[in-house]
Amino acid sequence: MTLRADAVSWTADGRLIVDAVSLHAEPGSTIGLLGPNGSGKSSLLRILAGLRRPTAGLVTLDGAPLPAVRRRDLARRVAVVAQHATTEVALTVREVIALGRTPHRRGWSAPTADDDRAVLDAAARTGLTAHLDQAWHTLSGGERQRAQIARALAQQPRELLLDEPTNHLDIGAQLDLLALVGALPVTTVMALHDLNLAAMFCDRLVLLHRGRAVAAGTPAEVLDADRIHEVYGVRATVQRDPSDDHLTVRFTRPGA
Ligand SMILES: Nc1ncnc2c1ncn2[C@@H]1O[C@H](COP(=O)(O)OP(=O)(O)OP(=O)(O)O)[C@@H](O)[C@H]1O
Repeated sequence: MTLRADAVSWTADGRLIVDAVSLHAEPGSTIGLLGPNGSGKSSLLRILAGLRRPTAGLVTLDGAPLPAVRRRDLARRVAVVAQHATTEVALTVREVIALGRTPHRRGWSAPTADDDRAVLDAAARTGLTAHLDQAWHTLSGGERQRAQIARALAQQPRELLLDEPTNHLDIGAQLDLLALVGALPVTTVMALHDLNLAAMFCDRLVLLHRGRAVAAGTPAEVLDADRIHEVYGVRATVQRDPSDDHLTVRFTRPGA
């Protein structure tokens, strides 16, 4: 058992943003959260991270309700990369990645050899070794995104929550990042917009529409042409390559 949401709802300004969504993440699996803009993906991720308290329903980590999990334990276990992660202060890439070690360190003690190793390893995995001493604010959009992922990896979490992690990345970097995430021995829940990448890298998908989970299951179960039309308002054909079972979604140009 790992992270689990049971019928969680969240209301803001009198509006139901997340509507009775359940999500069971098997250990080590990669779950993709899909849905149009404003469908509640980021809000659900924040609830799973314990950053927002659901107005109804329950999130548990290994069976323990999130409010009962010690903040420090939660911070060690669950890493979060928000959609527009930024840092206000002037930090180097090394320092940004090292922030991921904070929950593992005691007070103001100096970093240990384990901390340094985790930072170097996270930089190497995300291709940032050559940038370690560069000022974070001078990085390109894609490099910043990778630095935030590296911070999350340095945390050595067991659960990883990513909000559109492929934002700003070129196609090669998107594929590399999703392959890296898929190969990590962690449970990942990530919001994605690209249905083809979701089909390629996620074990299971949850499709949100106006806050509700309208479908959940394997990519083949969730990515259905009629459902895509219903939720996104676009016509598509979904094909399965018999050689590797790979699903591709091909969109029809509007008006065609
Ligand atoms: N704190 C808040 N107060 C009021 N409304 C909010 C709040 N947070 C989110 N919302 C609203 O909830 C809805 C869902 O937002 P959310 O960011 O979860 O969607 P999303 O699926 O992640 O969207 P996107 O794909 O555009 O990032 C939006 O209509 C948003 O305006």
